[in-house]
Amino acid sequence: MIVVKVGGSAGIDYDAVCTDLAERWKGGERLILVHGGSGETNRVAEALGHPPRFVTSPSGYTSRFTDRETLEIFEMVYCGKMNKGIVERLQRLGVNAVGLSGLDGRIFEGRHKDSVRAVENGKVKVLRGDHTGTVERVNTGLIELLLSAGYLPVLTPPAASYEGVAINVDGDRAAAALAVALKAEALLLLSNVPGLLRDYPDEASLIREIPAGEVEAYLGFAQDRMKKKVLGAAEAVQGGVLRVIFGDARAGQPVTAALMGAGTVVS
Ligand SMILES: Nc1ncnc2c1ncn2[C@@H]1O[C@H](COP(=O)(O)OP(=O)(O)OP(=O)(O)O)[C@@H](O)[C@H]1O
Repeated sequence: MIVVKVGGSAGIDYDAVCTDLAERWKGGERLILVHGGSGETNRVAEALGHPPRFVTSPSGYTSRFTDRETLEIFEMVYCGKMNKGIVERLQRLGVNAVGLSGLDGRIFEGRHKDSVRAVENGKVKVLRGDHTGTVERVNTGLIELLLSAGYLPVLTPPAASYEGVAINVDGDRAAAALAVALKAEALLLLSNVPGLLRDYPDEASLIREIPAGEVEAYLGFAQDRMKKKVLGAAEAVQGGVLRVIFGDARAGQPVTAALMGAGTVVS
């Protein structure tokens, strides 16, 4: 089993990702696709007059402040436009894909964090009304049902809180939790960069290999949102996933290239 997570930042070639996935799926490989949608969510939020607000925690992690209106815009884009766009591409390629959010069937479950600590103008503030959380539990029943019936699951945040409230969760860490729960042999985190860069944004500074036991030591190279990918990779390998690859989804055969070792390989 391979879990592929494709991001939602500008420049990602979804046709390339889906074509590559479809070929591998038809060749008999068992796959699950998880996707993001941050770039498009920012555009739609601006257009709807509710611009995105990103907050940075005292420990340096950046996240989207998700009030109820933001959550609804997030769902429109992630579960609507992005998810159905990917499912449609796969269907056109002859793959019977099914798109679901983590809320459906409680595939992704976690605790609802209603407040977030954020550094603003040098001061730590507590912001309330946040609909975020972290995936703590993956309920694989529905996924296994779909896979055994020949469907390719296409998953996206949000997740369900334990009280059944939709919560915005990080897609990379959700994919990592899924890979652990399904005992996947590989987790691919594909985005609009060649991999983890030692000196971002210099693409020539690609880090080729990271030993599984040393992932956290590489957190320092990742800025803002890349940190969550590195954290997700650490969680996946600690949970028994043999290989995590940060790969490039901008062109070519992103899945095949990553599985052949292009990008940053954590093992
Ligand atoms: N050291 C680094 N190496 C590579 N990219 C980095 C680094 N530091 C920061 N980045 C940034 O991290 C981004 C990838 O994270 P981001 O969460 O935006 O991607 P995504 O997975 O495509 O999006 P989504 O949240 O929609 O799933 C890159 O586009 C890059 O700008």
